[in-house]
Amino acid sequence: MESRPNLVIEPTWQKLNHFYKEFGSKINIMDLFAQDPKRFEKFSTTIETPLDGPILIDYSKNRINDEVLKLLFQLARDRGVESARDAMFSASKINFTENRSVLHIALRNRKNRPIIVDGKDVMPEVNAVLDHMKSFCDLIISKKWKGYSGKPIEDVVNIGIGGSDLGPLMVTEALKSFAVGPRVHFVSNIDGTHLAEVLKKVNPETTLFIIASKTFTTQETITNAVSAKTWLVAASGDASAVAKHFVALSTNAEKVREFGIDTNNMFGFWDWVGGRYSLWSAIGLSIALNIGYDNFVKLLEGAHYVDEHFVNTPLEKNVPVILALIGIWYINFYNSETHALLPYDQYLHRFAAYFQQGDMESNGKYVTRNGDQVSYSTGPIVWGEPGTNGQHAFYQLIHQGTRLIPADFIAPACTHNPISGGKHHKILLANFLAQTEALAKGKSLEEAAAELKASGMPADQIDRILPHKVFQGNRPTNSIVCKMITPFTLGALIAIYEHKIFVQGVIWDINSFDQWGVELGKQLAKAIEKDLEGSNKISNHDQSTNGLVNFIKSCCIRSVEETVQRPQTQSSRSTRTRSSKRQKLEEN
Ligand SMILES: O=P(O)(O)OC[C@H]1O[C@@H](O)[C@H](O)[C@@H](O)[C@@H]1O
Repeated sequence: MESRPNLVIEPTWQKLNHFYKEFGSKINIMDLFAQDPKRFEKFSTTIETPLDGPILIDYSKNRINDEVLKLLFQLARDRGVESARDAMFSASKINFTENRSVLHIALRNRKNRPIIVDGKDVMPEVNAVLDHMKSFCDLIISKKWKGYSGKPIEDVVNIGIGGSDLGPLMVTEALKSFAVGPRVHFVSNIDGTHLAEVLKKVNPETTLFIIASKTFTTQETITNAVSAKTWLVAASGDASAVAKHFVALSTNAEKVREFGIDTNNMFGFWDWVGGRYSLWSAIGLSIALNIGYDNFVKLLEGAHYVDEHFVNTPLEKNVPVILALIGIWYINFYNSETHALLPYDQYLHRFAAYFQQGDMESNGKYVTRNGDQVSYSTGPIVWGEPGTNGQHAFYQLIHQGTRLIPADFIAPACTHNPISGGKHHKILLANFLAQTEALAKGKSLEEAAAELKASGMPADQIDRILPHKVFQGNRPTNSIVCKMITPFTLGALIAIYEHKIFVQGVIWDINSFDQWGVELGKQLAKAIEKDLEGSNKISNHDQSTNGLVNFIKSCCIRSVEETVQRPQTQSSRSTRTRSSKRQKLEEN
């Protein structure tokens, strides 16, 4: 994949820029609907899934018309999106800063097409790990796998962070209604509170720890894993219990062995799987254990289905490409800085958090493939919460704030929980539809005035309030509606966004698959960790960091002194009694 010329000198880019300058502020979504009764048919498309119904992608409520789209598709062609896509699928080392192929698509290559990396087909190894996952899931779910005291596994704790946490967490939440196996818990934060709170909920005899780390060197994960191991060994009184309660998901067999996990209990993957694209690999073990291996395969099938769509569909009907280009239009011409993901499905409550890593770690870059600094914006700030909660919190700013916030609304037409005769879901859907309508339509001065008048408000009050009641509208949204959130449709949905991110990265000419920007903080944290030791004042950082470190150290010294001086209070006595009781229970 070659570096491209500067984006802003591309003739198509310049045409888009001229068009934007001339018409950008005049394009009005509702006018466009009025002018074209076929706009919805024209600017929406469906992905027909084989078993789980169609997925509708409606992008008609955007500030786009034929001319804009034509130029955007031309831009995609000029920037080599098709050849970049083919390079990814044929295993070229497109992640050139790490000299790696980018092959999450191989993990879900259900047609088993050979994919050759360094002269070797990766599929036999991919399939072997899947087989290992399948037999392990069978053992755990059928309760044949026993813990150190002979009891089956009831709880699984996934210890990982970033890509080794967010995907499995998001998917197991999204597919909760498909759960057939043990309960799953996730520990990611180095803050001891995270692990401590999960350990309170589980029983060492019946808990399996999955240590998920591509590198097996991530400080948070290894620290949490060591503490979990200490907890288990203390409870079982036998270090050999680790073999029955710990498995590892990693590319680093040596480090797994060093940690004390038998490599027979290791599920491997490869350097060509990016962390934020790894839920399809062994990193998905907690998903497979929770929803069952067959459902995990359906998730892979859904993603594979979209991979085929992405490869085989002309750009004009290609969903990831369309979403990517509309995003480019707003980010680079309208200067919108954020993109909201708003699922109208409680099960998808971690969807935006998942794609914060997916998008921001992929495209949050200012250096092009040939090392120049970009002169245009790249990846947006991705954020969001499930509707309708967001409506009662931050939608005010989307409706009447000063920024343009393009948003994707994601909703299932049918619910897994049709309680009260489906009333909840009807209200939920009505809200989703109403929000996209309100954002596009707005409310004019005249409409607002008529409403206030009809309410019987005196004229002088109307004058005062009127400007606050007006909605400019013309706020863009995409709506993505599937029949139901199933393993297949979720797999498809995730893959749509993955490829959208890829297309944008190609157009911006950045490497979407490395993440050097996270390294500096890690390096500095190691140095600061040492500075936090002892009671001496430090002065080797900038003034602010020195001041913060010294303040923290003084607080710790003070709290140690206070603990020594403080007489034993009622509450500290009872906490101690409680914890010694728990220790006794654990000993028994
Ligand atoms: O799976 P690992 O090696 O523990 O890494 C976890 C995370 O570590 C972070 O530092 C990376 O930015 C993420 O991309 C990655 O997912």
